Amino acid sequence: MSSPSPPPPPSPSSSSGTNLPSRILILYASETGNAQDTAERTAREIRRRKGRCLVQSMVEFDIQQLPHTPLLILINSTHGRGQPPPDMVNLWSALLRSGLPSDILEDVHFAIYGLGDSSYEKFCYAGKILARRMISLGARLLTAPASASAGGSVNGTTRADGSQALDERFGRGLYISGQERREQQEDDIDGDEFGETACLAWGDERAPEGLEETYLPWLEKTMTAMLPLLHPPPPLNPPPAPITALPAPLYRLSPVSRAAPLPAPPTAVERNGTLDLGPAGGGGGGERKRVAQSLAEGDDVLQPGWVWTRLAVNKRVTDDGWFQDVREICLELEQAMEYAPGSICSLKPQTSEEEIQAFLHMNKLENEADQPFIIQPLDTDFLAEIPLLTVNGMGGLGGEEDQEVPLHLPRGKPTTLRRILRDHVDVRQPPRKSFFEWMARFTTSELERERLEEFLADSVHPGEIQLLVGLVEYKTNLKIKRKGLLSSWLQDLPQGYRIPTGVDAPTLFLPPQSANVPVILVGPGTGVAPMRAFAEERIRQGQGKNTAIYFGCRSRQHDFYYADEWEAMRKAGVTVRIAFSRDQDEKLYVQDLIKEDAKMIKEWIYDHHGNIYISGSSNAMPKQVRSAVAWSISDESGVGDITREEADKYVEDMFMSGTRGGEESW
Ligand SMILES: Cc1cc2nc3c(=O)[nH]c(=O)nc-3n(C[C@H](O)[C@H](O)[C@H](O)COP(=O)(O)O)c2cc1C
Repeated sequence: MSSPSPPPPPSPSSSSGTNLPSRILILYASETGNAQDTAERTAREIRRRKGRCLVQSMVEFDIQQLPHTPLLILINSTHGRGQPPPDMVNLWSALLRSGLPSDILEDVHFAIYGLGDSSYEKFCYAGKILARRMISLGARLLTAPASASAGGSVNGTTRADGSQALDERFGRGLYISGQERREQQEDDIDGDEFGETACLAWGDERAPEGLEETYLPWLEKTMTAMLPLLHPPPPLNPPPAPITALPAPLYRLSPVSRAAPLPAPPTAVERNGTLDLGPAGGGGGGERKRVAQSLAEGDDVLQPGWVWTRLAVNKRVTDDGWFQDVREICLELEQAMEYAPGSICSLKPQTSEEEIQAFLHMNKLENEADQPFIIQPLDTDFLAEIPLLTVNGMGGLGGEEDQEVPLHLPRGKPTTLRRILRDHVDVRQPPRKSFFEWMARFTTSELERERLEEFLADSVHPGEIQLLVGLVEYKTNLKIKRKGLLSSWLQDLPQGYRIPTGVDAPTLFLPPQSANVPVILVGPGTGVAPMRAFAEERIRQGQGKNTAIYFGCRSRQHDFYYADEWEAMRKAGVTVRIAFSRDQDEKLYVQDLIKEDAKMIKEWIYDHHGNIYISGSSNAMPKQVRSAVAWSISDESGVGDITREEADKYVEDMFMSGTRGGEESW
C-alpha cells in the first residue's frame, strides 16, 4: 500500500506571528500504569534531546484546548473488550459529538502509540479508533522523516479568527449520534494503511520483545518528525545527553515542618478517630499540628472524586475446605455517592507494614520515612536551554505551566515516604524497563552500571558476540595435514582467555531499506550463524512473519546447530525450514525446501520484491539456491507467470545488483 503524503508542518504564521509550538503535549490514558510509564519515558526522551514537553493524563485535559494543541502525542491502552481506559472516556465522548466540523483539528499534528495485548480480540482498539477519529476531524498524523523545515508555526489566521467559534462547538451539549458511534466501533481498523513512516504504532505485550518491539522504532520516528516542528527547534549540536545521564528533576520534595518526625502514619482504622498524635514537641507548633491533622484525615490518600467508605462486612462465603477464599464485602459510604448497576468500583489497597519496613531497611531510609513533605512541581523551563516564547492561544503549552505531579501521587498535600509506599506505589509490581533505566542512572557501582546498561541495550545478546566456528582441516597437495590458524587456536583456548577482537560495519548483509520488505535467509552448515542473527534482529523489529530461514545440516543428531532455538523463532512468526540431508534415504537440501515453498517464494521475491541472503559453502549451493528460486517464480513451478528464462534473468539481476529490497512494502 502506498503511504499518504506527509502532512503540512505547522505553517509560518499569521500577522501576529505568535502561535508557535514551543512545547509538545503528551496525553496518556492508563489503567495499570503502562501507558503512563510510556508517556513519561517519551517525555524524558524529548527532554534529553532538549525539546520541551508536558505530560498530562487525558482525564485532566481541557478538551476545549485540543484544537489549539499543535504538537500532540497520544498514548493509551485498551481495556475491557476493546474499551478505552476510564481516563480516556471524557475525551473520547467529546470527540464523538455529532456535528463536529471535519476540520476542527486541522491545526493539530499528532503521533499515537497504543498499548494492548494481541491475545485479545480487539487488539489496541482504543488507540486505533482514537487515531481514526482524530484524522476524521482534520488532525494530521505525522510521518517521518519530517518534511517540515524547522521553526514553522501554526496558522495563526485560522486560530485568531476561529478559536472562539471552535471552543463553542466543542463546548456544546453532549450528543453522540448512534450512526456515528457505530461507524467508529465497526470500522475494521488496523492502521497499516498509514504507511511505515507514519508516527503510529501498536504495542503488544505478547510480542517476544514486549512493547519495546514497536515502541523504540515509533519513538525514533516521532522524535524525527516532531522535534523539528518545535519553535525554536532543539539544537542538533551539541548532541543529546547520554541515555543514562540523570535528567534534571521535575519535582521538589519540600519539607513542611522542621520539627521532629511525626509518629507512624495512621492506618485506615486509626483514621477513624482513635489516633494518638503524641506530644507536639520540637517547636513545630501549629504547623506541625496542621500537618498531623492533614495526615490523620488521609488528605494525601484520596484521589479527586473519591470518597471514604467503611468496611461493614467482610465474610468468607466459601467453605473452609474449598480451594478458594471468596469474600462478601460490604462498604458503607461516608458520603453520599450515586452509582448504578454495572458501575465500576475501585478500591485503593495498602502495602503491608512488613513490606514497607523491609523496603525502608534495605534502602537505609528508616530515618526519613516519617518526615512530612509536599511534592511540588519545579519550574521546568530550565530543562531545555532554549529561550521560551510567549505564545497565545496555546492552552498553556507556551511555558506558563510546569509538569504537574502525576495523579497517582498526593498533590499539594503533606505526605511522607512511608505513606507513599503504603498508599501510592506498588512495590510488588514486576519492574518495567524504565525502572532499570533509573537504576542505571543512580548506581554508584561501575560494575552494576555496566550490567544494567547491557540489560537495557537494544541488542538481542547485549554484551556478547556469538560465533559459530568450524575447525578448518585439510590436506595439502603433498598430502600433509594442515589446520586453519584461527579455528585450531580457538579450539584449545581456556575459558577467560583474553582475545583481541575487532568489529567492522556489515558490507554484505545489509538489511533491506524498509524493515517490512520480506526477507529469506538461507544458511546451510555454519552459514546459519549470521542468518540466525539476522532473524533475531527481524523479530526484534516486529518483522518475524516477514522472515523465512532455511537451515541445512546432515542430521538432527550430529550437527543440528541451535537446536533449542528454532521453536521459539517459529513462535515469533518466522518461517523456519530445516533440511536434514542424511536423515532419510533420499537426500534433502535447502534448495529442495525452497522449491516446496514455491508459492511463498514467488509472493515474497517476485510480487513483493523481497530480499534473499545466502551464507555458507561457496561451492554448488548458492547456484542451486538461485536455480530453485528461479524455478519457484517461473511458470515451471505452476505458480509464476514468467518463463524460466525470464525468471533466471530476474534472479541473476537480483544477485548481480545486490538489490536491497524493493521500495514497495506489503
Ligand atoms: C482486563 C483487561 C482487559 C484488556 N483488554 C484488552 C483488549 O481488549 N485489547 C487489547 O489490545 N489489550 C487489552 N488489554 C491489555 C492492556 O491494554 C495492556 O495490558 C496494556 O499494557 C495496559 O496498559 P495500562 O497499564 O496503561 O492500562 C487488557 C488488559 C486487561 C487487564
